Amino acid sequence: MHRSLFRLLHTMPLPTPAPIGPASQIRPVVLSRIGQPTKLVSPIKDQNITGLEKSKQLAAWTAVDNHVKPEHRIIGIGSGSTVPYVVERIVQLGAEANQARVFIPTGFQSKELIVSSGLNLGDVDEYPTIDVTLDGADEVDRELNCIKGGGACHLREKVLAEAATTFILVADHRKNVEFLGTSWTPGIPIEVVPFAYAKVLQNLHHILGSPQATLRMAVKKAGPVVTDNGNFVIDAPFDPEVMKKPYTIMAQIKMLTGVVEVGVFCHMAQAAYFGNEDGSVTVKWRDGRVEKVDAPKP
Ligand SMILES: O=C(CO)[C@H](O)[C@H](O)COP(=O)(O)O
Repeated sequence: MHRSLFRLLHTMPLPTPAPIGPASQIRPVVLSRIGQPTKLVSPIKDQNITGLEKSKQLAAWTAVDNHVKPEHRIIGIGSGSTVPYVVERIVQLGAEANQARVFIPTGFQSKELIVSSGLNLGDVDEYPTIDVTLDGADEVDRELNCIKGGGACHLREKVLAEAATTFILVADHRKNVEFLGTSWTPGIPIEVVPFAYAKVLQNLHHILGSPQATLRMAVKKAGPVVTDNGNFVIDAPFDPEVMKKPYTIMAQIKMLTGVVEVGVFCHMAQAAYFGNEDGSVTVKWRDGRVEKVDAPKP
């Protein structure tokens, strides 16, 4: 190195390091906000939505109206394109109703949603018991088993579903099916540890009978989709007869070494809400009841 440059570098004052304080100072954003009313902002800007977006909104609003109770303090927020309507309805409850609540995200997208709406952010490692989690789904069958992971968030989504006293699904009418694999054709999303993906694929092809299983590739990035947890995702389609026993195939996939989580959720949801084209909402309950209810009031 040139001698004058060397001298210059060594005589420059060093920047003062940021003070490292106790935990309460390290996470001020979350802790200082709780209990103080802040200005809430709706994540939905367009007030004139139609078609599928309207169906998603109907489902989300009805689910919030029925399942987010005044006494609920810890609320799980799922991922996908339906969940912003969940947050929209929660924001409509007002700053006072939400000031003492903490919202737990299932990934990067929902974390951004919570923070940008002005809601209090927490994490499931701080709050392993959640009052209610509301999440989207790629398909829901007649027993409320569902496929999730279209957005590659199903590991965290399953943790939040399991942590929740009440787990509620929200979706548009396309997701309401008799058996899984009917309209969702890419297959079961499987999160895998990157170095094990080729072995898991081989086992899916040759042992579990999914010859079309493939590594999910990114759209605006060269190479595979990388999850919020740094893992890869495989999509594995199975024959309709196999999909009629979702718990069995879920357990078999989970047993493959290298698999982190499987996007089949069995017997976890209490209810699933589907927005219909006619403006009504179909509700499927865990006990097998199916009802059609009117659209929620604006
Ligand atoms: O499981 C998910 C992400 O991993 C989503 O909840 C699922 O893909 C549904 O998304 P959308 O509401 O956009 O249909």
